[in-house]
Amino acid sequence: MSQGQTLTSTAVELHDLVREYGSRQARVRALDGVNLRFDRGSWTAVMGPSGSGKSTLLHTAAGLERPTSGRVLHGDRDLTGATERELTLMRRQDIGFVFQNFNLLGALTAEQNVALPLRLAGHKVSMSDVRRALVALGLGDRLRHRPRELSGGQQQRVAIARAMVTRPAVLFADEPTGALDSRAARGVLALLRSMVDSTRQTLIMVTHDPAVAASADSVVFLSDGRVVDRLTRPTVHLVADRLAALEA
Ligand SMILES: Nc1ncnc2c1ncn2[C@@H]1O[C@H](COP(=O)(O)OP(=O)(O)OP(=O)(O)O)[C@@H](O)[C@H]1O
Repeated sequence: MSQGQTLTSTAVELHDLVREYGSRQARVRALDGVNLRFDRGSWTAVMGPSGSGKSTLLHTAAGLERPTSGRVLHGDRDLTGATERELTLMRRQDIGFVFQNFNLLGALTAEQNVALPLRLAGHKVSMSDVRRALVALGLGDRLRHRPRELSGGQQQRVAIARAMVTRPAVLFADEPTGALDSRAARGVLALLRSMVDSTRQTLIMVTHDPAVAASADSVVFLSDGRVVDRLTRPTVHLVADRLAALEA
C-alpha cells in the first residue's frame, strides 16, 4: 500500500446498522440504519438528544454489542461475522473504550487498572509506560490509590489512561470529559488531539458538550437512531445551534 493510500484509509465503516432491544411488544430501535465512515487519524464527536442512540452506536461499532442487522468493518475486518474469541482479541489489541461509568476494577490500584489491558493482551508490562500514561493525565500522585479513594474526575482520567496505554488503532470514548472540571477537560482534550495527530489513531467520542465537540474534526448528529446531520470543522456556536435545532 502506498503512503497516500495509508493516509486516507478508513478505520471504521458502519453499513445499514440496526440495533433493536426488547421483545415484540416493547421493541426499541436504538439504531435505525446508520451509515458512517471514520477515517484513520480522525476525531469524530457523536451528539444528539438523550436516547438518540449515541451509546448504542459506540458499543456496536466497538464490537461490545452485536447489531441486529448491518455490518461493522474495522479496516478490512468484518466484526459482524467474527466469533466471540476473535472479537475479544480485537478489543484487546486494536480497540480502546472509555466507558461512561469508567468500569474500573475496585480491588486494583490506579496503576494496576491501567496495566490490566496490557496484561490481558499478553504484553510484557512496562510499569514506566503505565506511570507515564497516568502522569500525562495529572495523576502522578495517585498511582497507588484505589478507585474508591479517587474523585469521579480522577477515576475518569484513570479510565482514559487505561484506554490509551495500549495505543489502540481506534479509541471509543463515551463522555470522556463528563466528570472533569474545565481545566482537567482541556488537558484531556489536548492529549486526545495529540494522540490523533501524532500517531494517527482514530477517536470516536460521544459528548453532550458543544465546547468538547468543537475539539473534534467533525460532528455527527443522531436523532431517533438515525444520522440527521454532519458538521466538519465544528465551532462551539455551530454545534450548539445544530443541537438546539434537534432538541427543539
Ligand atoms: N440494554 C437496553 N435494553 C433496552 N433498551 C435499551 C438498552 N440500551 C439502550 N436502550 C434504548 O435504546 C435507545 C438509545 O439508547 P442510548 O443509550 O444509545 O442513547 P443515548 O443517545 O446514548 O442516550 P443518553 O444521551 O441519555 O446517554 C433508548 O431509547 C434506550 O432506552
